[in-house]
Amino acid sequence: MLIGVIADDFTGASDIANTLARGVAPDGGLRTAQFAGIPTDPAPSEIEAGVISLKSRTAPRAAAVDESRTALRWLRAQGCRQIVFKYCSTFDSTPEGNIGPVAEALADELGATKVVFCPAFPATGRTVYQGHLFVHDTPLDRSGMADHPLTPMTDPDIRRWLQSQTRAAVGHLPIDIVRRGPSAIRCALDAADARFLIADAISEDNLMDLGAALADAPLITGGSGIAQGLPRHFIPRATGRAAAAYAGVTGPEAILAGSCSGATRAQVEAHAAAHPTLPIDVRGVMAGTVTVKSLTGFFDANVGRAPLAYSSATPAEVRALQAEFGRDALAARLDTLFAQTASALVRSGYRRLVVAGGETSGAVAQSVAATLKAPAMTIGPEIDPGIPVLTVGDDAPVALALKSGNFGGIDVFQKALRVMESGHQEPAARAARLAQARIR
Ligand SMILES: Nc1ncnc2c1ncn2[C@@H]1O[C@H](COP(=O)(O)OP(=O)(O)O)[C@@H](O)[C@H]1O
Ligand SMILES: O=C(O)[C@@H](O)C(=O)COP(=O)(O)O
Repeated sequence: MLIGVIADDFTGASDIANTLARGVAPDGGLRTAQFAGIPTDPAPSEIEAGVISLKSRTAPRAAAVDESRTALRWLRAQGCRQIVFKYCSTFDSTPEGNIGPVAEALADELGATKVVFCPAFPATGRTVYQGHLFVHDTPLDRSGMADHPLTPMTDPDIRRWLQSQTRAAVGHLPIDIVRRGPSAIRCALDAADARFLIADAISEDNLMDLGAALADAPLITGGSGIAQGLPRHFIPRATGRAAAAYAGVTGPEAILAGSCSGATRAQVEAHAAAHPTLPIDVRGVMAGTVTVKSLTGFFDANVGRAPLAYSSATPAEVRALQAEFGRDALAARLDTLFAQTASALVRSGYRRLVVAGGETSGAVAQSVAATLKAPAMTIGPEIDPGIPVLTVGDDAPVALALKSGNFGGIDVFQKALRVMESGHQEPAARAARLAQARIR
């Protein structure tokens, strides 16, 4: 294995696994596997990029640091020469949160003296300018992210946000340096007093230049965008460049949505206009009257019609429910419901699962991987930017789409089921991007 990624959630892991598997023309990508949690066995020898999916974004700090260190040790034991710590393109974390401490622990273990932080992902509208994070034309704190149920992002200045999480000095690599290209970036890094540097990036060219400047860096941190320029450093040594063949998966389907983002709520609403849809009564879940059986019964009655069950709710509803039941208890209960429902569906022969939401996807993917006793997922065609089809299991594989709450076009659920079946990427990435811009 040449490059290893530690991703702090599962949707983020599939996003960066997609980037590494695809690479950039004309080089192409690396043979990539996404792992549900930290594997215990060695990776198959043909894997060139290994992406470990953790559920550490919202975990207690000590647990996030411990798990990330263990993941690092496994990746190094597989031979990885470069490590990427992948977090969200909207820098999801709390002021006491995990990005700083995890990066510090990884940097210490790798002996990294300068570490770049760059969540920019221009294909989905995330850019970093003057150390501030934007979602399309809107500063992060006004993009809807301030209402996130677990990681409300209330400050667009990610230098300040990161500094609140770490003892390391946080500096800035401004756009006028990034624009001057790889050698200027390297000089600025060498000259910087700060150990951690937030890098501005407003275009894919900026990310490619950062990638080139960081070719020999032991540790890089960022969103999936920062990985675009990485496969080409390894291609001459890589054994294979093509994304794994994907044959298409047919069979019963279910869509589960736990994200409360504006994008997911709009996608749910659009899907509900033409498909069977079950709004999950969250108070019923907490009272034990809405159960796994309620959800599987709904799916079984609607197989073939792209059924969707969702807990997604408005910020006001989320606030009311959190006040009544407690934020963590609620999140844990919903994760468990989605996880158990997914494994019941897979056991009864469902073959296509689409999931919206990072925490929700983590719960579902872990339980599907455990049910199928298959921790490694392979990367198939891309549905919309940052959302690949994943396959789990060897005999009768299950196709999974783990959709970040904020990603995807307005028709992403239906499209995911179609692409899983056909195996063909649809030429609508541009249209999807436009839809994504509108629904925020
Ligand atoms: N109706 C609801 N009320 C309160 N919390 C909810 C509700 N529905 C989902 N949640 C919680 O909100 C969080 C959404 O996070 P996540 O799944 O990561 O989505 P995103 O990708 O938008 O970040 C989860 O922890 C989920 O359990
Ligand atoms: O970088 C991103 O935006 C995604 O890869 C990601 O991390 C998604 O997280 P959620 O929005 O919590 O699904």
